Amino acid sequence: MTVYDIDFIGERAENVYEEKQTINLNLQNPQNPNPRTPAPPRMYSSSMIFLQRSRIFRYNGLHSLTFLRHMGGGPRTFPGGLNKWQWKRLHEKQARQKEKRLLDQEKQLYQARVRSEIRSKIANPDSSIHDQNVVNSPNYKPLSPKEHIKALADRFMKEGAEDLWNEADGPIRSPSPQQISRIESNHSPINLRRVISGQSHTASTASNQVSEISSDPGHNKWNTRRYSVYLCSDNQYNKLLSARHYSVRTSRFNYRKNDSSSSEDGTDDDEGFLMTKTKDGNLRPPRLSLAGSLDGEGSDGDEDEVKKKKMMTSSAALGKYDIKKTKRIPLKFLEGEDDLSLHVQAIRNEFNKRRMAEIGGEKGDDDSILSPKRFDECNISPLTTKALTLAGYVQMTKVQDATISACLEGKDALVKAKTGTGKSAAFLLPAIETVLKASINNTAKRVPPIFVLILCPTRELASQITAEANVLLKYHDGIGVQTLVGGTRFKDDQKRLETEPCQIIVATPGRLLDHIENKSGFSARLMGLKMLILDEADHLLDLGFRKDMEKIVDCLPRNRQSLLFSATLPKEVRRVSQLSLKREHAYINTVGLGPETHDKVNQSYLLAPHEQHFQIVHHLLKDHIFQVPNYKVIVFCTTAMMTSLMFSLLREMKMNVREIHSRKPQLYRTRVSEEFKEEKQLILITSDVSARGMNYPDVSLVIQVGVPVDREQYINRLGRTGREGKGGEGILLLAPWEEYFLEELKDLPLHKSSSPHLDPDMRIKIEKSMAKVDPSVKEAAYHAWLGYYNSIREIGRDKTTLVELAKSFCDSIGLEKVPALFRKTVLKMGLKDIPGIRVRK
Ligand SMILES: Nc1ncnc2c1ncn2[C@@H]1O[C@H](COP(=O)(O)OP(=O)(O)OP(=O)(O)O)[C@@H](O)[C@H]1O
Repeated sequence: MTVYDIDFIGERAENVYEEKQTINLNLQNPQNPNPRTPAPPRMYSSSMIFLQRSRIFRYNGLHSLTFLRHMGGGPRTFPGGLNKWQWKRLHEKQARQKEKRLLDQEKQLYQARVRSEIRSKIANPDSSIHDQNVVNSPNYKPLSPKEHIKALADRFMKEGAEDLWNEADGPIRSPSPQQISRIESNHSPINLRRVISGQSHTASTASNQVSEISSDPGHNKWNTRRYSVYLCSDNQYNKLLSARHYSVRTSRFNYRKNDSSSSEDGTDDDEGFLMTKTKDGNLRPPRLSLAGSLDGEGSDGDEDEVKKKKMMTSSAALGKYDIKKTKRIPLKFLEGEDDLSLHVQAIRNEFNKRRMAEIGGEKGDDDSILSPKRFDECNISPLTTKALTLAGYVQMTKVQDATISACLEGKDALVKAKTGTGKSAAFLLPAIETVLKASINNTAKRVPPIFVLILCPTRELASQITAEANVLLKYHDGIGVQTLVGGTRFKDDQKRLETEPCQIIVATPGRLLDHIENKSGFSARLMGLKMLILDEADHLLDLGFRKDMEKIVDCLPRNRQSLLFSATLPKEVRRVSQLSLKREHAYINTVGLGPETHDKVNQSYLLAPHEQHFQIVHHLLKDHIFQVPNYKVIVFCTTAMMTSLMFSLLREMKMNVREIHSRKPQLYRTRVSEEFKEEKQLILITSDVSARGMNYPDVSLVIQVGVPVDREQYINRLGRTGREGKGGEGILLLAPWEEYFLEELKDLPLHKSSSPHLDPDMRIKIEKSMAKVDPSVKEAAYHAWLGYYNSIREIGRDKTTLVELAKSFCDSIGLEKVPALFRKTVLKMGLKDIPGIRVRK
């Protein structure tokens, strides 16, 4: 009989062992461990129980496995018939690949920062014009070396930024008594935090350079490090820069006075900046490490010591957050000039952003979504902060600032914030912290628990939240987020749940219930739940989802934290929020008493007969495309089939349109959604599946055709434009008999637009195009139209008028005969015996 040993190794070894593979093993059955009566051969999946001698291991997808095969005590062979040395080389190769991967990740950091700057420039064209003027002005100077160094040091010295240190940092240790006396005899201390915080130091303080990093008791660990910094002039610095004299090392940071601190041209230390001294006594500017660290003395130091340090794992660990325990990697690629300039550019960006925010703050710019607080100032894992920086997030948005600390305290919260203000990150960050905390206490659980459950109303939104979570989890190995939504194979979900890490689930209610009711052990995993999040909470607690939500909440442990987020929270929803919130929850409202829409979004409405709507939409689109070359427009229609009809017509009119609605296959929806995220000069025709949460960047116009289901839907649809504090435009197109709806929007800054002049030739073209649309699409649109307006209280009550209006809609789309309805449908809709209704025979 073949006996298999199972050996857990620290690093993941996916290349060696394919996790999803099912292995046919003639093993002893764990339930029947008697070797005399061997169990019949069985299929063992990777999630099943394996036996190693007398010990049972359970593979839960978080660890990697190596199967070491013993052949009757003979020589040990490794998977794939490898010998020990081949096996070792394989691992070395993997380590190299991993190192390369990490370097690539760091490269992406720079790219992301550049992108973020471009985005911020697009968002603030005025500022980019201003920047351009500044750059072209004769007084323009690039970021001064002093500012530059301050920025780097600022970043590097933040508590918890140890992950940014270079491998050559070595272990933290106290300075020797000799070092201390040398520093103290020569120099009086300088408050480096003051230097970093940008307070100008005068010649006298500068000449009294330098000493300890921090006497702040909150930064004890820094006290053990000493930093050397020399002051010299801009000229000196530039010379050295142009000579490319820098070398990267961050070992000791003994900030010291430069004996020849006066510069060549006689300028004093006021214009000086921080310099380091090489072993041979030459000055050189501090070398930049990838993550903003500074080089100091010791880079040319004792080679043996350096070697010794390299042998050690750096003690600059991340404490409880250091899940990866990866070795630091020499950051060689930074030596390229491009990388350095990118790095400088990224720091400049950061400064500009801060300056912009400060200016915004001074002006009392209420529409700015950013708060002055930065992510590294709040209590989140440094690895997450690193990922946020990579994604271009430095400052928090107002809603993030207002909610993260309350959420981190473990309180239940109901949060209301305007559309596009960063609510997703506001709940994802506490979610990740919850997982990190829970993972520490749950290492030995037999069933891998799900710690965080995020519910949202649509599939696209679930995918978007998952994507954002993955961005934030970039540096958290072993933490996984999975999506459970309809339109995908249930079995595939189950497989993923078994084989891949999933401490966070993002789901739509229907599919989640399927899993709960399937009795496949999913409910058991939910028993470890620590946090429940409802995104678009008002919609989820609405009647459409209420029953599912009640069932789901019943299956969750009571001892959990619940967070509800939405841009709109009508009173009724606040009442039913008790369904999932504790009584003593926090209510955080960042909208205030003003309108829930953004001031920068220009809102208007248009009243026109229904039969003109298609032509008006076409006219509005043409007009907008002419005015905004980089247009991106969303047209919301009342139902899926109306969306399909509008799409078919505009496509016939040769417009660059895409469609998303519930009747489309999920793969198609996902593809179109991704395309619309990436591209410009596109028009998305959609139903309400795109109304909430979808973050399509830079949408310039939202058109809503027909009356929305309620005020909240109007606000959420409009919220697809004007995101991240940008401008946008919204037009609501109503028929005169839909005008009653404006009453619900009376507190919003909506103004009336006059009906556009419609070209008669264009009308003929539209009629011709409409004639080419598949009649089945038109018939379905008629059914949907009738169903939708029948369900609206204000219109559906007077059935005779409703059927008359439906008839005129029928005419406007070129249907000769009113399509027939099933008898059952007619009865259900209360349309029996209403003149104008045709019943199918
Ligand atoms: N701190 C931040 N700094 C910069 N950009 C941010 C920050 N937080 C979020 N964003 C960006 O803001 C945009 C909107 O974020 P998000 O989709 O989370 O908004 P939302 O409030 O959930 O919107 P909705 O109400 O429509 O669901 C996204 O592009 C996101 O990347």
